[in-house]
Amino acid sequence: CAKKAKPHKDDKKDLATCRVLLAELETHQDAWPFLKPVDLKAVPGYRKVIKKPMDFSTIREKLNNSQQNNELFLCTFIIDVNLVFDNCERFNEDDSEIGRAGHNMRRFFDKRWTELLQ
Ligand SMILES: Cn1cc(C(=O)NCCN)ccc1=O
Repeated sequence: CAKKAKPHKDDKKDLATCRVLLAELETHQDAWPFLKPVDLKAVPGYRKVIKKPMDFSTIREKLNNSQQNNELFLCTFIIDVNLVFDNCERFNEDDSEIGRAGHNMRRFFDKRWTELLQ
């Protein structure tokens, strides 16, 4: 995704920008299904259907452990956030509470990351 993203000049601030963007995701009113890992014991079928679970708290952990000098962190961040929304679409009906929350969050993310990172 580094290639796809317009090579914008100042990638020094990208880690800080990812943290800002993640904070906006976490405080969004529709973020509640995505804040913590899905409880694999409480949600029947989730473990079988979703091969790579992801959630905002896990992304925050990964960001906290990532080094600015490892330039892959930006791609990893974008891929992980999209994984949250792709998992949600796979497991939930579009016309459901969680399904709608996922679509709303993806729309919000796409807009904000374009504004902040491209
Ligand atoms: C993202 N997602 C979340 C849940 C869930 O139950 N989250 C707990 C909310 N308190 C179930 C399915 C799913 O795809």
